[in-house]
Amino acid sequence: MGTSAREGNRVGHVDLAIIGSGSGLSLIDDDIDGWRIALIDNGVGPTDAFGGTCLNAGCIPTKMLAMPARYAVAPAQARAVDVNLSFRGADFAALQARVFGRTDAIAASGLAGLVARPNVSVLHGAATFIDAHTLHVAGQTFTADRIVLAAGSRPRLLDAPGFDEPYLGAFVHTSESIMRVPQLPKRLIIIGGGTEAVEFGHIFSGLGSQVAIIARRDSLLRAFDPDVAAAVTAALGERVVLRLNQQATGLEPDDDGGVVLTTQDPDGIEYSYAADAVLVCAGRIPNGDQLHLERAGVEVDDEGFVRTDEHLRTTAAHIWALGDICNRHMLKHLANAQARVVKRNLLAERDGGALVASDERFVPQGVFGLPEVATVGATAAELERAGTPFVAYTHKYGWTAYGWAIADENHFVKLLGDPESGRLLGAHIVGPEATSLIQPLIQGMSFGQDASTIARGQYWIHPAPTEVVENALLGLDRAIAEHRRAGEAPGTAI
Ligand SMILES: Cc1cc2nc3c(=O)[nH]c(=O)nc-3n(C[C@H](O)[C@H](O)[C@H](O)COP(=O)(O)OP(=O)(O)OC[C@H]3O[C@@H](n4cnc5c(N)ncnc54)[C@H](O)[C@@H]3O)c2cc1C
Ligand SMILES: NC(=O)c1ccc[n+]([C@@H]2O[C@H](COP(=O)([O-])OP(=O)(O)OC[C@H]3O[C@@H](n4cnc5c(N)ncnc54)[C@H](O)[C@@H]3O)[C@@H](O)[C@H]2O)c1
Repeated sequence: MGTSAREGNRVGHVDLAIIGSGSGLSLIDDDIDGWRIALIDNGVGPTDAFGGTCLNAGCIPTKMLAMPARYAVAPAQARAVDVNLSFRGADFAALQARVFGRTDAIAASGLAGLVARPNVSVLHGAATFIDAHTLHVAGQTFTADRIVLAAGSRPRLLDAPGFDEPYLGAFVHTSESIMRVPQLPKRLIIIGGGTEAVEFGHIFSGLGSQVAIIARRDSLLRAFDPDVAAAVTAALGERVVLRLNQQATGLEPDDDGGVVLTTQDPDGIEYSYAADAVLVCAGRIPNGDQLHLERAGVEVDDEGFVRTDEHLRTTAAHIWALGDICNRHMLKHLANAQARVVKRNLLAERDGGALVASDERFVPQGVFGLPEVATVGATAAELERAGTPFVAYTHKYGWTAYGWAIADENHFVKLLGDPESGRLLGAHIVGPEATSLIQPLIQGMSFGQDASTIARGQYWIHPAPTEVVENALLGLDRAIAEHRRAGEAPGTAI
């Protein structure tokens, strides 16, 4: 992170201490410049970067790399519409320079902007609680009237032989280091089958690495709708070596300067894979366990997430939380929204206003691989488990004019609706522009509109990609009407 604003200065006492410079940073603006504030951060990744995960090692750099990787796959897509293209490779060093040239500059200007604020002290180091109002950071202790926990999460490492051997450390990566490797790995193994594995699988196979994904379950994206998971597993399986139902059992050096990963399947059969780099994408751990929260009376749940009420107040009345440290979604748009809630509630307490609640009814997620995925609300499996009646309808891109234009065969919009109200319970899209196409559905769910109202209460541009969403809504509406007429059993898929 470099130098901090008042490194060496004694902070003494502040009105507000914020632990974490990711989404926590957005709390600091002119509205609270009457407060003395301490912002504490211990940096992200090998460059010890200021500004949190999204900017330095998460959403932004991955998406800036995912986009170029799409061009690498363009020849196959172009062939489907009778155009011949070829991919001749990517300049990985130039790409890295462009991506991190931008994000590093934003991190630096964010820090400089903060330093320029006379009421703010920036402390570089890991904060821990001494007691409910006292924090220890980088050799000093100070007290705070109010504290915001915005310390995020960290990558989960693998507990298998070899992974913690220092002499193999240069081969083992997480999301915090892989995007800054000095050269594109010729052979990359990715361990895990979630969002990171899918996005990095797309990025590195697109840019020219030979990628093997080793997942311990029977598909990628297991937490997503099963049709979505199956579509992504099939599509990425054509671009990488995909090995499902295998658990990593060890890592060793090999004779040609690389490493060998050993795995085992459920029948105990062993496999081995050679690589130049191994990327662990095994989920993330909330950072509350590193703060001595028990000294402050802040409780965590059984998975280590800080407990909050709907106003994002923790079990200690003067301590608030936001972002990955307290929510299972671990998504930036939710962390940002939670920061807005905490900010308003801090001001409400100061000024005597009413507290606001965090609205987490419909938190969407995008996965920026190829194909793109977007999801909001419940999956069919979740509704079945909860015994919630629903009607499902799936509309393919290929049944619309845009789908004909791109000769699409495999992509779709799947909607789950409430047979009584006609409202959406879940929406799941796999295909081009999925993360944009889903927005009218998020909007309809958030504002309580039924499928028919979303479809027929507005125009849809013809022949734009959005027509697949319009047609999916109309199809769901018809399916619900048929379901009501027939008195069918809930859960009927059309
Ligand atoms: C590879 C990757 C891709 C992602 N892509 C997306 C995406 O496309 N869309 C999306 O919505 N989300 C995405 N995410 C998730 C998103 O990055 C996180 O949800 C978001 O950044 C969390 O913000 P936060 O403020 O809670 O934590 P962070 O941004 O991680 O900030 C926490 C800060 O606290 C600091 N800290 C931790 N412990 C301490 C301590 N004890 N003392 C002082 N400082 C401390 C950390 O160094 C860090 O700077 C991605 C994540 C990863 C890893
Ligand atoms: N586009 C996005 O929104 C985006 C992109 C990347 C990451 N993220 C966020 O970052 C977080 C981390 O991503 P992720 O993909 O690592 O987590 P994830 O929870 O999506 O997937 C974790 C994967 O690791 C596997 N796994 C867990 N422990 C393992 C072990 N011991 N051995 C082998 N495999 C193991 C799981 O089976 C699963 O496939 C996510 O919660 C996500 O919200 C979001």
